[in-house]
Amino acid sequence: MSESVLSLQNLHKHFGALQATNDVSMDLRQGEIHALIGPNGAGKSTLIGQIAGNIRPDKGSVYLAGQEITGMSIAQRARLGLGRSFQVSSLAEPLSVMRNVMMGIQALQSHSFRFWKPVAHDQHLLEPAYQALERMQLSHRAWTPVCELSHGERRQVEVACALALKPSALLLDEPMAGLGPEGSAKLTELLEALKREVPILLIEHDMEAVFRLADRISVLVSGSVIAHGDSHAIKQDPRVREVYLGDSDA
Ligand SMILES: Nc1ncnc2c1ncn2[C@@H]1O[C@H](COP(=O)(O)OP(=O)(O)OP(=O)(O)O)[C@@H](O)[C@H]1O
Repeated sequence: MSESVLSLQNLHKHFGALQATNDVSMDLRQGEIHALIGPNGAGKSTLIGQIAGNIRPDKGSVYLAGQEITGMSIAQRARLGLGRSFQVSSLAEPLSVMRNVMMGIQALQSHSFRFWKPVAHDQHLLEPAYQALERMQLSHRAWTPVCELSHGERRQVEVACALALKPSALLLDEPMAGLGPEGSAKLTELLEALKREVPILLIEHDMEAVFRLADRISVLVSGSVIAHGDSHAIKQDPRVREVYLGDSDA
């Protein structure tokens, strides 16, 4: 079995009387895509928040590459190699693709003098940004303003922003949201190739993409993992068919 890069151990989180995360344990291994699926309100965002650092668990632990990160800030986790993309785009529309990616790297660097240096001339930012754009097949759009990109290309930029920080694990929160079949197929192809370099925890409602991409799938319902396995096992699981996929076409 490959090495675990990210490990969640017995995470609990409640909001008042609601148990949004109920004793969740799972891991992300080198070279894989592990998809987390579940119906609306299942607790996926709450779980992602506990991994990323914007939600503090009531109980339980999160480890990245063997190091406990449960009490760390979002920035500390990012510096240690936790990359993420967001459900809602945070790109600066009038700025070029390259500037957006470079600013993402710059935001994590602690040397304040860098803020006085023109971002476009900083090799420390330019090289990793360019590499990340190449990885997402977007280097030809490097100097195009984000506002001129298609929706699918914006999603590729968002993943490039996370990749430019050279993460050891990547959290992708609904990367296919709002994409048409073409954009979704393109991103699926890119992510399939990317997992060999960085393992991906994928939160996604597009089941076609999930079944194509995921090596393992965990199904979250009412804050608990009710099933875990590969695509075939998840499609066959009677609990999943009943509560999530619908009994007729799972
Ligand atoms: N800050 C909060 N305060 C109170 N309740 C919350 C809070 N955040 C989430 N919840 C509740 O926790 C439950 C899980 O929500 P969460 O957003 O994690 O689900 P989700 O699986 O991400 O849903 P979706 O697929 O719709 O994004 C929901 O019932 C939600 O209303």
